[in-house]
Amino acid sequence: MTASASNLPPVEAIQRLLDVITKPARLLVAISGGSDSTGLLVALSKAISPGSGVSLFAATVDHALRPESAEEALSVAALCSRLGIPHVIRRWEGEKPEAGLSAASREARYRLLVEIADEIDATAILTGHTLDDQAETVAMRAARSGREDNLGLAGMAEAVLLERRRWLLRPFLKTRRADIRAFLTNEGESWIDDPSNLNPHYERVRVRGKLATEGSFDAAALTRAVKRRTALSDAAARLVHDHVTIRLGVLAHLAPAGLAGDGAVRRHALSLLSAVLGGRAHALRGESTNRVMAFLDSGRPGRITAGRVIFDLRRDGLYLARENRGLMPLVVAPGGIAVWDGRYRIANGSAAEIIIGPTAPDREEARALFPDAPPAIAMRAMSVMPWVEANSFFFPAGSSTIALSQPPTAGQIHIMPTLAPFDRFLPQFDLNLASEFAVLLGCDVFPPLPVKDSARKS
Ligand SMILES: Nc1ncnc2c1ncn2[C@@H]1O[C@H](COP(=O)(O)OP(=O)(O)OP(=O)(O)O)[C@@H](O)[C@H]1O
Repeated sequence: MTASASNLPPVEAIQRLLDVITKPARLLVAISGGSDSTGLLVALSKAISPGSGVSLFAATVDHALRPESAEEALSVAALCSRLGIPHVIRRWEGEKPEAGLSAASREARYRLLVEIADEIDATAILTGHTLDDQAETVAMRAARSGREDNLGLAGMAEAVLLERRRWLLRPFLKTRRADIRAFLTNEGESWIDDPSNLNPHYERVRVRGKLATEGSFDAAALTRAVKRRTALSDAAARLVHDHVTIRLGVLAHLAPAGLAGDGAVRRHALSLLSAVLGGRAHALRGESTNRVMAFLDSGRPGRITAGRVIFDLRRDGLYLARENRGLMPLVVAPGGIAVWDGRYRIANGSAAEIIIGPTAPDREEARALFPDAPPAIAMRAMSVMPWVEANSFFFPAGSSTIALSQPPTAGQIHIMPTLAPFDRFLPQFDLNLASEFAVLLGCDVFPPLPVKDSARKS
């Protein structure tokens, strides 16, 4: 990787963060003990003075995958205590899958970090991802992606909203690992070398080796990709704002004016809108989106199904709703929380077991619920709404909080729509678009990015 003007030395990167973060700030540093996160913590602790309005906390996740991991976490605890920074260790207790172990440990790590951030009410979680990590990510996505728009080339976002409530920031994303190590050496600090960072079993490790020997990383291309990605998503947000309505959380309508204009923007908006309506964590895949776009471009009324969503093109616009298949009932124990069909989070605050499943459609009711839609579409939409059964007491559930009017047991049942593609992980690039969906579905609004002047208007 060649050096570039966009490389930020560690001390400068931290100063930039401290200049823009909203204060007072409690920063939760996710520290593995590796060079990058150790550099992050040490640089922050040096830069923060009493009275600056910024306080530091640190957390280490013990993935319990290697025998020495508990001891390593303790050595991080010792560093934090020397620096006077409160530190917690959380152990990943869950089952460890054989396949997809890296992804599962990342999921578990983020879940535990969000838990800790909730406990201390952190302004943001900080990680030590570097420009080297970014280059690897871009290289892996470039090799893998078959999508012609290749949005992955924008790499990791500098800010990501986790579980819809805690911002994670990556202040070292423009900083080289070698510079962080030089900084630590200069400070007389050491770090832990994780042996799995050398294990060629991992794709990232192989890509790292390749970049080190032959690669030069094009920082300008990355900047362009980030701009393109953000502009596309913001244009999609405007399209949704101006031309999409969603009724009762299940029936979306795209007005004819929204079917004209830039195809790439429409494609991006529809691939994510269908993931939201279909309760799927990922945007509609490339081939499926191609099929939908070809169908729409033909302009002929009709319908097709893709990603569990029916796209129904009529003269008055495009209707989209979850297809009426594979909607399995789900039992939620008293006090339990569960997600039904990837679309609704149900908190059963009652003392009785409840069952959530699809609504049996009724022509008259469907017409009343969706008065502006053609009758067949109204019936289809009604049949994918959630229906709750508690001790043989039935009631239809809309997309809001529902209190049992004659409950068989005391308590409440809360049904909240989810935003499947953004619920766990919302990169800053898609914030405006996700916010439009949140408004249309009646979800809670997202917390603002804890950075001054960050409001990016669509
Ligand atoms: N076990 C962990 N506990 C807390 N945070 C972690 C842990 N593992 C990774 N992180 C955070 O995620 C970032 C990226 O993870 P990655 O696996 O690339 O890092 P690493 O190689 O373990 O260590 P480092 O990035 O500190 O050199 C880290 O910089 C750190 O902020």
